Amino acid sequence: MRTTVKICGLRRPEDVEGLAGLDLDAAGFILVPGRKRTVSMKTASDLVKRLPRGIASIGVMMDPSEEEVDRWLSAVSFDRIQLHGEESAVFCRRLKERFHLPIIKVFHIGQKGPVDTPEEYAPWVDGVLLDSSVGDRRGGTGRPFDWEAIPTVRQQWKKVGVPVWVAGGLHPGNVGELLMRYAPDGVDTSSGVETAGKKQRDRMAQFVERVRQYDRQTSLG
Ligand SMILES: O=C(O)c1ccccc1NCC(=O)[C@H](O)[C@H](O)COP(=O)(O)O
Repeated sequence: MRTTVKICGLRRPEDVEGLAGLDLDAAGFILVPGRKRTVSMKTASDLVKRLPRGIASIGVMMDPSEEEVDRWLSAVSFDRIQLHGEESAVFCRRLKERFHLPIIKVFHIGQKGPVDTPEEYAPWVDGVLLDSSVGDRRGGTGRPFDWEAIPTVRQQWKKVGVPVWVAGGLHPGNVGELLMRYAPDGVDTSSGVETAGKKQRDRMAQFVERVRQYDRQTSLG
């Protein structure tokens, strides 16, 4: 089985150039105002145009209004949107019906426990991303959550046919263990492939390669 791999928080032309030749599925751009990896509309538009062919662009937003989503999608050709806040199933439905794009909905583990109503989200979301939160801070924390929570949450979403990706403090040194223990449908990293706040080509390549190595082992086994 092929694991979906996403690298998030790209913000410089050299970050995107560093993806050339990597067997990567998706690249995320932070549209949340005031965060250290936030990109402007112009930068997002330029970077998305430079993405190597075959890598899906994901616009990451947190509790946006429908109008904000409309402004972003009118300016930048994102392939998918990631909702990183408290967006309701009703809101996901409104976005889906209006914009017809795949939606990745993030849930923060440890904050409230499993979502009570995955079946309400299921028709409107194309994937769920489990991430950590540190105090009030969400997204790009560089910290793993308690992985023991994964099987229960994954089972919940599996029942309604929604793939589950895992994020939060992943890096080339721990992603193999995550995959071997919990086999999520996808993995996502940001801080773990940076040094001094900048994406590093070698760390991004190691991350992707570690995942593909796991994929090869499991498809042989
Ligand atoms: O990366 C950010 O700075 C960020 C800020 C605000 C909302 C979301 C953000 N990141 C979204 C992601 O999908 C990250 O890859 C995910 O949170 C994991 O980050 P990390 O723990 O740094 O690997």
